[in-house]
Order: sequence, then structure tokens, then C-alpha cells
Amino acid sequence: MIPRALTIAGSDSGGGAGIQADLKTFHEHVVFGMSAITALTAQDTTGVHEVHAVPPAFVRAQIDAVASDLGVEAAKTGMLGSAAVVDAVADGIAAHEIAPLVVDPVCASKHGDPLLDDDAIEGLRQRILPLAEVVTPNVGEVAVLTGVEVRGVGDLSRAAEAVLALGPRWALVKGGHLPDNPRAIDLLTDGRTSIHLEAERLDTQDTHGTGCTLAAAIAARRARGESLEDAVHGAKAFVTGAIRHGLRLGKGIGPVDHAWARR
Ligand SMILES: Nc1ncnc2c1ncn2[C@@H]1O[C@H](COP(=O)(O)OP(=O)(O)OP(=O)(O)O)[C@@H](O)[C@H]1O
Ligand SMILES: Cc1ncc(COP(=O)(O)O)c(N)n1
Repeated sequence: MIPRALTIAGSDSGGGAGIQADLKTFHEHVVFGMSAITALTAQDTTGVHEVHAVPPAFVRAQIDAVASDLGVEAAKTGMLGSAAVVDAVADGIAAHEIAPLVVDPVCASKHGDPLLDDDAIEGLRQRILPLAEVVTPNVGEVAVLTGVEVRGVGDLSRAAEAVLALGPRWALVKGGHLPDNPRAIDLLTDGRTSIHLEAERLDTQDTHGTGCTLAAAIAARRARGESLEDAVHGAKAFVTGAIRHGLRLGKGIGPVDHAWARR
């Protein structure tokens, strides 16, 4: 049977991040993609212009529909938006025992537009992170979730420990935004095994959707039966290729190319 993966995230009308990035990434991994949309954004390469909330009960209805009928072999969460949606998603994941779960703790867009209400952070910490097999914060999200400031690669392991204390099995702390580093270095750890994932830091402005793409690729590979470590290595290679072939579209931060391997 074809592997099936679910994304629980916001819609990006610009097609580079959110649900659209996740479904494209699932498709590139030959995984059947399904979605539970948490919010609609009117968004392009220059930023998020408007957000239209989805009622929490309707978010839950989408999860219930796909989980009880089609079946979910792996899932990821992205933009959750509000505290009420965080609760609905946590309830839905627990009710259907959806696992493995990849949590991208999206707080803001690359332009700084908020994608999570301040009063939803506690729910993300207490209700979503403990359900995660792996959580994938960038350094800004680490600071929001744990208070740990990552200023260089040397701070990654302290940051990952603080994330692990919130209950996920694995933490993948992304150092892609660290300034003045010639490598894009991420740290994956479960508290026993620590793996540094390194790639060349690519000099490009077109990085819209990198975090979504990485998390979705991990979920797709888990749905295909890869181990978590293999899934993270493969996903890192996939997102690095997508950044390398970033698309010069729009006037702002262009999208990465999900179809890079086929072009
Ligand atoms: N310029 C770059 N060159 C190479 N790799 C990069 C670059 N920027 C980010 N990455 C890598 O891309 C992956 C996604 O990380 P990033 O930190 O961009 O996620 P994010 O900020 O959460 O993204 P998003 O805002 O889309 O959610 C990581 O593996 C990171 O190391
Ligand atoms: C709906 C949605 N989800 C996630 C992101 C983060 O992605 P990025 O920081 O690359 O813009 C986004 N911009 N929009």
C-alpha cells in the first residue's frame, strides 16, 4: 500500500511554505499526502498580508476524517496559529494515536510576521511537544520555547537539551540562520546519540519554506519506513538541494524548488 502522510499546518497562497510546501514534498517522496488546514494566509514572497483563522472544531474534523478513513502513517505540524487550535490538534493526534509526529514549532515567517499567538506558546510546549518523535526548532524558536539563546554552533547542544526537556524523543536544532558560519549545521539528538548534520551554507535569498520542507521530508521518509536518523539525513539532503535550486520568483524571498531532483 502507498505510504500516507498528514500535514497539519497553515495554507500559504504563495505556494512556497505551509501546506503547499508539505504536499509538494510528500509528492516528491512518492508518499500520498493529506492535509488538515489550521489557518489560511494571504501570503507571497514579500510577507504575510492577511490571516484567516479556521475554527478549531473544523481543524479537528479534518484530522478525524483522514485518520479514521484513509489512515496516517506519519504526520507533521507547522503553523498552528492559536491556543484553541493547538488544543484541537493535540486532542486529535492523541485520539487517533497519530505517530510518528514531526513538530515544526512555527512561530513567525521569515519576514517576522507572527504565525502563532503569544498565548499559544504554552500549549505548544505542554501539549504538542510531548507527542513529538522529533521537534525541529530554528534558533529563534529555541529561544521562544526554552529561553536559551543560540549565538554559535557551540550553543546548539545546550539548546537541544533544553528542547528535549519539553518531552519530544528527539530534538533537531537548526543552525541554518547562524550568522558568519560557512556551513549550515543542525544538531540532532535524543540525549544519548548526537549527530551534527552539515551542508554548505548557500548564498541565496530564496529560502521561503525551508523549515516546512525539511520537516515534511522527515515525515514522508518516516511514512516510508526509514529510521528517524536516516529520515533526518535524507531530509537534510533534500532541503539542501531545494535551496540550491531556489526559485527566483516574486519580489521578496523566493520559494525553494521542491521538484529540484527531477528538473
Ligand atoms: N542558506 C542556507 N544554505 C544551506 N542550508 C540552509 C540555509 N538556510 C537554512 N538552511 C537549512 O535548511 C533547513 C531549514 O532550516 P531553517 O533554519 O531555514 O528553518 P526555518 O527557519 O524553521 O524555516 P521556516 O522559516 O521555513 O520554517 C536546515 O537544515 C538549515 O540548516
Ligand atoms: C503558512 C505558513 N507556514 C509556515 C511558514 C514559515 O515559512 P517561512 O519562514 O519559510 O516563510 C509560512 N511562512 N507560512
